[in-house]
Amino acid sequence: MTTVLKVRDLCKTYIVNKQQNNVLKNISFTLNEGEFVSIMGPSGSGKSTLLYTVSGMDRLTAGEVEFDGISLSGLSEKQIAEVRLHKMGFIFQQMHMLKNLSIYDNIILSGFQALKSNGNKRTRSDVNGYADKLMKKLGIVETATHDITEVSGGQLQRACICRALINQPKMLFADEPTGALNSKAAKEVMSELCQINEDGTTIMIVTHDVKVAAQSDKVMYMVDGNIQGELKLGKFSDENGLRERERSLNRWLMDMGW
Ligand SMILES: Nc1ncnc2c1ncn2[C@@H]1O[C@H](COP(=O)(O)OP(=O)(O)OP(=O)(O)O)[C@@H](O)[C@H]1O
Repeated sequence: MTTVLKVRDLCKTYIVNKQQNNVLKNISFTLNEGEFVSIMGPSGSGKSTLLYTVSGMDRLTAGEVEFDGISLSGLSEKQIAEVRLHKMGFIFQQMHMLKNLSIYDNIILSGFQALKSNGNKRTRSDVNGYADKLMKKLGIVETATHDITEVSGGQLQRACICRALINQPKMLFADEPTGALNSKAAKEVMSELCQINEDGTTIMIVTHDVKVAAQSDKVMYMVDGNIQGELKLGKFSDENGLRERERSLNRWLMDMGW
């Protein structure tokens, strides 16, 4: 198995008003290619901070993060931005879609940005073709020319997934990908994420939703900046088996103090 993400003794400290807040405390774990992991835990336990530091969105205070064999701490901001652009996809809670661009233009933007990098083999028409393919796959072709305020929450989130996938990332990071969605849209988004994972993309998400986490391969439970436990659920394949997975996850979460 190939390791995609290796995290060793990761610490993150914020200093606010001269007060030191040790948000992540010596966290270590590895993720293999094709894994789908959910991070759960109480509010303020450090889940989003973990997601941001291991993905190079935020700097670590101590420790080491190795992504696809590259140590992120040894890279400059510009080099980290390149790694993010080419190898990582992001789905955020606040979506971060640009208001003055159509859905389609939002999706292709980072695809075109990546064309400027050295060694790039894609063309503009490759990016356009891939955007069309992704939008078709996620069922949002008809929204292409719409403004981001002219689509439903579920469509917007699916557009975010297309945008995150435009550069065919090795790994997808998502912070509450279904947080703002109704249950039907959440189900659609999760089914897309499972499909993307089945196609080989490694996924790490932060979620409070047991139904969402029950569809991942494993769940890591954070308390006060530490990973308190890990539950291996195995690959999710059968919608009928979801109830049972939810039940065992709920039992485990209760043991964890959820
Ligand atoms: N940019 C920042 N500057 C200072 N402190 C921060 C920053 N980001 C997060 N924190 C602090 O780090 C701690 C963990 O926050 P984080 O958002 O990682 O928790 P979380 O587990 O994701 O919470 P939630 O479930 O509520 O989203 C909190 O005490 C928060 O105030």
